[in-house]
Amino acid sequence: MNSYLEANARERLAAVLDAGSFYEFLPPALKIVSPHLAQLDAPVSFDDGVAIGQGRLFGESIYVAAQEGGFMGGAVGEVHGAKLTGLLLRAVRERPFAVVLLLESGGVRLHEANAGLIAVSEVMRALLEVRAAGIPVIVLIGGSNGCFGGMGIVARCANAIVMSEEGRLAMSGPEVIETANGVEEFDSRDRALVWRTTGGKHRYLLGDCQMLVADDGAAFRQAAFDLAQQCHANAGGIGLTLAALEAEQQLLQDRIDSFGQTADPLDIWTRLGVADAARLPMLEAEAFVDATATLRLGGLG
Ligand SMILES: CCC(=O)SCCNC(=O)CCNC(=O)[C@H](O)C(C)(C)COP(=O)(O)OP(=O)(O)OC[C@H]1O[C@@H](n2cnc3c(N)ncnc32)[C@H](O)[C@@H]1OP(=O)(O)O
Repeated sequence: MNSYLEANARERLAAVLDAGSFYEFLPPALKIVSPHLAQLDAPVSFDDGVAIGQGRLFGESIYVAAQEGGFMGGAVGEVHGAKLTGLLLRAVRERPFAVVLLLESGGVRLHEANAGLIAVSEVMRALLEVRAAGIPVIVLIGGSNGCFGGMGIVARCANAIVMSEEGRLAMSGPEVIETANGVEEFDSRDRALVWRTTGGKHRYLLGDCQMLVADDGAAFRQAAFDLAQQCHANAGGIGLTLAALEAEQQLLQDRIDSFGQTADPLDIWTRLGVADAARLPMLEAEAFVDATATLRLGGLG
């Protein structure tokens, strides 16, 4: 087993794609760096924290991006965002089998403020154009920084999300919530609570992610392929329809109605019908899915 959590962006690409098939667009040798970080005298990275390109997945041609959590938590600046947007718009033209995004990000790069915000909104728009062109977008989340802020929204714009238990998906980070709303609202030092709330298992049960896998590059690879195939076979289509949006909205409303007063995910799991919810964090991914697959909310995006 190759830990996806412990791998860096390029190691993850190697684990997910067919061996030796990755061809990088705008590689680090071109040294396309953030102009904002340079102005702030902050360290830059020659790929601005994201590798983009094309490769093969079980023989199928795909477009792919991997964010590097080791550089500013994978946060999105102007260049980083422009690389993602360029990849997505090129996919609309070249029509690969799928676009697979290996996301690990603290969201908008705080150093780049408005430029980062605009960049993320452009990524969202481009992602929806890919879907509208009939190309599935699959997101993989299993890095230690999780997928937060604007990139959390980007992830939920995709057709499907694959997570490991170790992956996290949310809008505001734990410390941001605690700072804004107080420790009584959310104690960011309670790591078990943080993972129960934002981690892959909870996201799977709530319908925010469609597949939960072990922390293993090969498991992410297989899941990305299976979900892309399912999207192509899905009679509902890949593009975002009004009916799909309304169903998503209804899912959110139902969640607030059913669980809005609960204080801990354990209470939600119990209300979903999970027997002995406290044992769920201890289960391996496969056993967890066996125990909960019929109880979870949601479907394909
Ligand atoms: C739509 C608008 C937006 O997107 S605004 C941004 C909203 N984002 C958030 O609320 C998440 C902010 N970040 C966090 O909560 C945490 O850093 C997360 C991502 C949960 C990771 O936590 P943890 O595993 O404890 O690592 P850490 O906090 O030490 O972070 C690792 C390094 O990454 C950096 N980082 C993270 N997020 C950003 C960001 N948005 N902009 C710039 N840098 C970011 C951290 O500063 C940290 O850097 P360093 O290693 O201390 O140099």
